[in-house]
Amino acid sequence: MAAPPKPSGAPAAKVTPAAAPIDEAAVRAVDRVLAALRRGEVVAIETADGTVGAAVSVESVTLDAVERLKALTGGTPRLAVTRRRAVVLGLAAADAARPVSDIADDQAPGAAAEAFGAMTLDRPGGLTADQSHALADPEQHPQAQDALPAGLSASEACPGSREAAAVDLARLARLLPAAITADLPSSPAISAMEWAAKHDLLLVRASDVADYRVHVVRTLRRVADARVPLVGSENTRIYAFRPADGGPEHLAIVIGDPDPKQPVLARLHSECFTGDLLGSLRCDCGDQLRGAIAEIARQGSGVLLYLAQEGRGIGLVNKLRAYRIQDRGFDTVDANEILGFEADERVYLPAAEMLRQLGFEAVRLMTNNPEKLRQLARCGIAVVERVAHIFPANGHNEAYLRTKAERSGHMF
Ligand SMILES: Nc1nc2c(ncn2[C@@H]2O[C@H](COP(=O)(O)OP(=O)(O)OP(=O)(O)O)[C@@H](O)[C@H]2O)c(=O)[nH]1
Ligand SMILES: [Zn+2]
Repeated sequence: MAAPPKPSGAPAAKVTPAAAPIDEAAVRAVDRVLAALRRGEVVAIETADGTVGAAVSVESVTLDAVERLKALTGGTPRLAVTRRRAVVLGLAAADAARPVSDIADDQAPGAAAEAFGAMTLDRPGGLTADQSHALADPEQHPQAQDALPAGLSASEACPGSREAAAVDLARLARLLPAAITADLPSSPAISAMEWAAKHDLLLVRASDVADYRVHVVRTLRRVADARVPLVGSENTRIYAFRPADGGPEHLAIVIGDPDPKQPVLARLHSECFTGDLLGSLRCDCGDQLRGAIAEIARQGSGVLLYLAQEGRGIGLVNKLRAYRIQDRGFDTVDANEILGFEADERVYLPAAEMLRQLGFEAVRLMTNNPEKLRQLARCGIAVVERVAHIFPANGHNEAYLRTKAERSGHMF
């Protein structure tokens, strides 16, 4: 079996779960705001300097929402997008964005916002709802970069800023990663909390948004398990692990009785509703899922982690948007980036945490993806061997598999 490729560059820094206790109130505040943004509501964001402003996701922005932002704050509406989207619009340099997978390296809470990188787009008099849609939504205006509004300017949205927090909230809410924000021109005589309460807005601190992802991915609680005989693998138990934010559970499918003292045969499988459940021919996930269960059973024992990271972490709705962009001739990497996402937004701390809680410290990893090998090792799990996990193309997924090989380094 192939030995894992040596990770390129500096030796991987090990990441161990943060000792920092979870700030329950902060997680709760972020959760509430995520739900409000998904409902299309305006929310309030306070920054470390105590100033407060309002934001609404670009998916929900309407003429009324922009008028409400103006009326509430007295400020002019600006658009906050990811650096990746700004690059697509020709408004930022590509080399400045840090790959998302570096998040796991950074012990400092708040790394998430910095790793993603956000930009503020503005013009004299502010941006209208239509202009914001056209700039942020590739469906609205496929060639937005050719028709930028006059007077448009782009500036760095520093980590901890309202704009960086608004973009990260949209991303966490699995919406298009962009938001309209507006600041109060001067600090109100009342506190941010009083201002938000006065206008019946849910309030969140930008610092809590930055810390949220780092905290939540690190705290999983095993909540249930059951014996579930599978076709071809009757000695199987499924364990469910719930993250601190109460979000979707990740699952561990333990086949046979793997010995924790030996490197366990393991598959990290990211959820793919279309491939895993519907038998989509656009990817190889369904084959990889069923193939992993069969191979682990054939070898006697092992574990398949089924990770709630649909669409390489961008969610099913955004993956469908990415498919529509691919139908216009772009590949799976470009499609993510045109939406404003990184090519791959997954983090592997949940997988490492589940393996540790199940007693496994070393794995023989079934994957073709060098990034998975690298990231799992960085999260403190010893990857002693790579086990190739290749399935034949099916007449529909050649381009997808070719892109993964040519642009994401997959070893086929
Ligand atoms: N954004 C996006 N996600 C996709 C696309 N096709 C498949 N996916 C997602 O990609 C992920 C595939 O994950 P895996 O098969 O576990 O891993 P991998 O990165 O392909 O590497 P392997 O371990 O070698 O399989 C799933 O979350 C799918 O939903 C696509 O075109 N766009
Ligand atoms: Zn898939």
